[in-house]
Amino acid sequence: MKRRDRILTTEPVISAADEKLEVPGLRDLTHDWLAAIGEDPAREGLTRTPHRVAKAWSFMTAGYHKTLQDAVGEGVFAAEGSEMVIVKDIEFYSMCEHHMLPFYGRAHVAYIPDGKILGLSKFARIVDLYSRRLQVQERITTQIADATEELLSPKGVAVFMEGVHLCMAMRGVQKQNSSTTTSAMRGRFRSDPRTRAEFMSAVQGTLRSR
Ligand SMILES: Nc1nc2c(ncn2[C@@H]2O[C@H](COP(=O)(O)OP(=O)(O)OP(=O)(O)O)[C@@H](O)[C@H]2O)c(=O)[nH]1
Ligand SMILES: [Zn+2]
Repeated sequence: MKRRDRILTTEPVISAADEKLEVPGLRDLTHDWLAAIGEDPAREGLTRTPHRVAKAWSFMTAGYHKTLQDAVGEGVFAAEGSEMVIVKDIEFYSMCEHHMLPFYGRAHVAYIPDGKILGLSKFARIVDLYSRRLQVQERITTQIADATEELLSPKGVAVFMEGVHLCMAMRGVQKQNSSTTTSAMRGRFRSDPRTRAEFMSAVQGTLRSR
């Protein structure tokens, strides 16, 4: 058998550990998707692609299988003080629910404590929890604000997100330079313009201008 024929007829070797990282069924669906777009799923460069895609998508949608409690663990602490806490520039990567194409950017989260604080890394975990699903940016923004309220019952919460949507850049209106900002303001951030202005001046500056 010539080398090329051998490659075409051999199933890719995938370890059991790697297989566990895949949502069942995604590999076969990817195989069919490749055929549907006119590809040959058996050609050399594609033999492991269904496995890679299944693994990647399982990671990128892991948020469906986790709860807020999984994300924050024991990260809530009792604490005095009521000064604004801002966690800026949390990268997020999500996929739009309309086209299943990526959108990505930065999230900024602030809150004013009322007896409870959250470990800082947990904000990044909360952002990942809601980003790793099919989403719209508005919903991620609201969910981060809701989660912070639920965990801390703070005096106020603010979430500001800046995102670039590939479904608007690669296709559709094809606007490569547009970005989208969304926000959720609760409690003191909603009722007090100075608090909101302090937050916004700390975080504003569009993704594109950096
Ligand atoms: N509000 C919101 N819209 C989004 C988000 N991500 C993608 N979209 C938009 O979802 C819309 C889907 O519009 P449709 O008209 O149903 O789909 P379409 O025909 O593919 O639209 P075009 O993208 O204009 O070609 C588009 O306007 C997208 O830009 C998001 O996070 N929030
Ligand atoms: Zn889209």
